[in-house]
Amino acid sequence: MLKHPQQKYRPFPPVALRDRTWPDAVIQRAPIWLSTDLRDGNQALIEPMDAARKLRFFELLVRVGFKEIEVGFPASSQTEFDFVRRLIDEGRIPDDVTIQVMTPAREELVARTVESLRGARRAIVHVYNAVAPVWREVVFGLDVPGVMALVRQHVAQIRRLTDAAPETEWVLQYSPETFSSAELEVSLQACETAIEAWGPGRPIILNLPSTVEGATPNIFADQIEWMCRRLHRHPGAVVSVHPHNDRGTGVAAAELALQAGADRVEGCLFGNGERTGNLDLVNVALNLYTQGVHPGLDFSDIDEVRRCVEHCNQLPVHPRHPYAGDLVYTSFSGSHQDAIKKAFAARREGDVWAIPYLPIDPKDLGRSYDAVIRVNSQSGKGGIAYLLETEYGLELPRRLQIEFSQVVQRVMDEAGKELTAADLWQLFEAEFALQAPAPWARLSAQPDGRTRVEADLKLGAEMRRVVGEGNGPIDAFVQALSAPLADPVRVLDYHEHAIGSGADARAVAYLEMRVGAQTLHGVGIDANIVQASLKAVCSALTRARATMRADLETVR
Ligand SMILES: CC(=O)SCCNC(=O)CCNC(=O)[C@H](O)C(C)(C)COP(=O)(O)OP(=O)(O)OC[C@H]1O[C@@H](n2cnc3c(N)ncnc32)[C@H](O)[C@@H]1OP(=O)(O)O
Ligand SMILES: CC(C)C(=O)C(=O)O
Repeated sequence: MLKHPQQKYRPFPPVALRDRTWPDAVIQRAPIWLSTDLRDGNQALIEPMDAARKLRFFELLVRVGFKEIEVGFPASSQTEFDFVRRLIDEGRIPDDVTIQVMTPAREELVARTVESLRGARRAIVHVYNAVAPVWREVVFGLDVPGVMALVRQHVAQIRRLTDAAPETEWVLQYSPETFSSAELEVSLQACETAIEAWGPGRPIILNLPSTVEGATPNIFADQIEWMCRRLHRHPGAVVSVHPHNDRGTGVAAAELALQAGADRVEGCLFGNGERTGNLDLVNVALNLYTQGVHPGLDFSDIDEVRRCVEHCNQLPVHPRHPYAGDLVYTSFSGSHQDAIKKAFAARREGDVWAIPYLPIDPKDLGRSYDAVIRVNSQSGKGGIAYLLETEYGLELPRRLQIEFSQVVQRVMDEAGKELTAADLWQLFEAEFALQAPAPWARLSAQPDGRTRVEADLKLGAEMRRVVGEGNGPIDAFVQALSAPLADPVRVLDYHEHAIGSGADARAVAYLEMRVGAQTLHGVGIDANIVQASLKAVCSALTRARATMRADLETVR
């Protein structure tokens, strides 16, 4: 890289628009959308789509709700021409959908393009020519009057050809290609030349592309507001934008352009297109949706849309792609997981969406909450507890969450990889000896209302029958075990709840216990709540064994 990049690169000049209004504008309705996946997207593919892929993509766009679809560049190849014909001849274009096709301003190509549309109910003929200085001078070798003559000549040609086919409702789209790097006066003159040649008052779309995005989105917004003030004076004129994404701000540029008065947005699904792509229409649409404005496009099954687009484009959508990527609704980091878990717990039916770190409810896009939290070495107790609760119905008390997360962390440090909900369950089951059989214990109610317990303890090689009395089964059981163990055993806290329902319901008991100098939890799961509690006592003692003075082997 250069030490002094200013010797090679020039900053984009700002627009003199001191009374700009777009910064205070709020987008309150969806724009007209045009998908150019089958044209601008297609022309950027390593292998352009064949007819089958194009048709599949077209049908997807119709299902999603696009009313304007650029279906190709019919003069470029027979395949493209035939595709347009097929849509028309086979009656595949719904009545409320208008197809658009593109042509350069060249006589034979314009003629072929209009020919491709014969018999269409309604069609947009899109003609373009570059207007910025480098293109004028280097690519076309034309001065400004020469550029205007090109526009006038080819728009007039389109008018003649389309007037001869009155069975179709015709709309002209004119794009001053390279608009964003051209002088605004030249772009305006080109647009007004097109309006004049097409016939004032006839339906026309003036499409303003940032063919190569070269400035910050606020500059694009200024350019669009400047143009809208002038173009909206022409009856029937629709102002459209076509942002590319060279600086990575195509979406922002489109949004500010809408604030600046644009009526229509062109782009591709998931941002396919030349170089860094076209504007991502899904992104802009769903940004609107999260502000409470329905975009008029339906992404209720975003994964199906993504699969279809990946298949047709033969390009993957990045796992972090806004709204659609595999990982965009997933949190790995502990503090994010904690906040999400708490917010889900606090959420009530009908609340507005206010879940931290999730700008949209994944369910609105057909995604589940399954992937919202995934556990790796960056995770904490909240994430672990969330997975055990959502997948296995365990509502771990807070201090148990802390204790178990340390167990998980140790395993994670060794393995260094993600643990699934099933992995966590296995670890939980092993740590709390959940598979161990229920202890043998004979319980009897005493005349004074207390409970008496007899149980068998195996201390080293020796079996011992122990007896205890207490306020209830847990208390009695703990009393029975305490004396031979030499370490004082106390119950500090107790929680229980049901998992499952009906005949399959089971009880889970969580006991926090003090065993000698150690405080730790035991967990028991059983169809019977008393058995679950006794199992939880045994679970805690089993875990405490290593630090106990007596050589406890089992409680049976
Ligand atoms: C911003 C955009 O996305 S524009 C992208 C347009 N899409 C495509 O180019 C894909 C389809 N294109 C094609 O199939 C071909 O390029 C064609 C059929 C359009 C033209 O093919 P060719 O005649 O072989 O020309 P080529 O591809 O080299 O294009 C360059 C010529 O077109 C001219 N040209 C470029 N844009 C335009 C335009 N908008 N209007 C008129 N002429 C144009 C160039 O000045 C150059 O002319 P020259 O040969 O006299 O110097
Ligand atoms: C011709 C226009 C609309 C275009 O594709 C572009 O400039 O990027």
